[in-house]
Amino acid sequence: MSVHNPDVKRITTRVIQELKSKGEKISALTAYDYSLARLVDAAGVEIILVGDSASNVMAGHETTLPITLDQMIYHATSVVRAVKRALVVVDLPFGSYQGNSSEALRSAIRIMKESGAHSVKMEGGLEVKESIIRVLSAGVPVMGHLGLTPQSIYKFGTYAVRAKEETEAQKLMEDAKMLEDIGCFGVVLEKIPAALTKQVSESLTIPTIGIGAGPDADGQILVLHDLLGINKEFKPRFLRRYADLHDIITQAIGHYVDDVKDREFPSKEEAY
Ligand SMILES: Nc1nc(=O)c2c([nH]1)NC[C@@H]1CN(c3ccc(C(=O)N[C@@H](CCC(=O)O)C(=O)O)cc3)CN21
Ligand SMILES: CC(C)C(=O)C(=O)O
Ligand SMILES: [Mg+2]
Repeated sequence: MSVHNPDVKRITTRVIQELKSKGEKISALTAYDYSLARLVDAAGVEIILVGDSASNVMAGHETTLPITLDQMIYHATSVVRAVKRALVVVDLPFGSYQGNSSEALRSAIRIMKESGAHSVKMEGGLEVKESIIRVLSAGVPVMGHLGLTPQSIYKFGTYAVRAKEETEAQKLMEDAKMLEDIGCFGVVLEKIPAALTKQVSESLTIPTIGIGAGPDADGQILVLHDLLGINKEFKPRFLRRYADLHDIITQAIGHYVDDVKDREFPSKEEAY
C-alpha cells in the first residue's frame, strides 16, 4: 500500500472510471512476474492484469484451462510486490468460480488475502451472474470479460471473432448492461466487431477495455509478451508488436554461447 510510497498516487477503480468520464483512454497490459511488472508499472500503464494467459505464456499450455488458483496466487503475489501505482486485476482461473457462488467467493478471497491484489476478473455473463454478485458483495471489485472468453474455448471450438450474429451481439449487449447494473467496475471485450464495441461502450458508464475489439473501447489491453515480440508464432490481426525481443534475446544468448566456447568470457577484469 501507499504506506511505503506516500509520493505515488495509487490508481483505484474509481480513478479508472474517472478516466472514461474525462474521455481519456485507459492503457492495460498483462504481467506475471516481479521484474516485468516493475517495468510495466513504471512506464505508466494504469491497469496490470495478472492474466490466466500465464497458462500459455509462462507454463506453455495450449489453453488457459490448466492453470490453478494456487499458481495464479503465486503470479499475483510477485506482481503485487512490484507495483506502486497501477491497479492490479487478477483473473479467477477456470474451475475456481463457475460451480457456485460460494466457491467464487472463496477463490476471490484467497486471491485478495494471499496476494494483496486489488480486484479480480471473471469471464462470462448471465451464466456467472450469481458468482459475480457474491464476490462483489464481499467488497471485492470485479471486472467482467465478454466476447471471446478463452476459458470456454471447448464450447466454441475456435478463437474466431465473437458476436458477429445479431442474436449473439444482442446477448453480449444485455450481459454488458447486467455487469454494469450489478456493480462491475469495468468489462473486457475480446475479439468482437468494432461496431459492437462502439455500441456497448457508448451505452455503458463503466469503461470497456478492448482486445481485438477495435478503436472505440474505452481502453486497450494486450499480453505483454505479445507486444514485446517474445513469441513469433502468435500473430492475430489485433496484435501490434512494439519490439522484437525474440531476435534481440536470441542474438544476445547466441553471443554469450560463442564467447564461452571461444574463451572470450569471462575476461581477466571479470574474474577475481
Ligand atoms: N499470448 C497470449 N496472448 C493472448 O492474447 C491470449 C493468450 N495468450 N491466452 C489467452 C487468450 C487467448 N487469446 C486469443 C487466442 C487466439 C486468438 C486468435 O485470433 N487466433 C487465431 C485466429 C483463430 C481463428 O480465427 O479461428 C490467429 O489469427 O492467431 C486471439 C486471442 C487471447 N489471450
Ligand atoms: C487477454 C486478457 C484480457 C486476459 O484475460 C489474459 O491475459 O488472460
Ligand atoms: Mg484471461
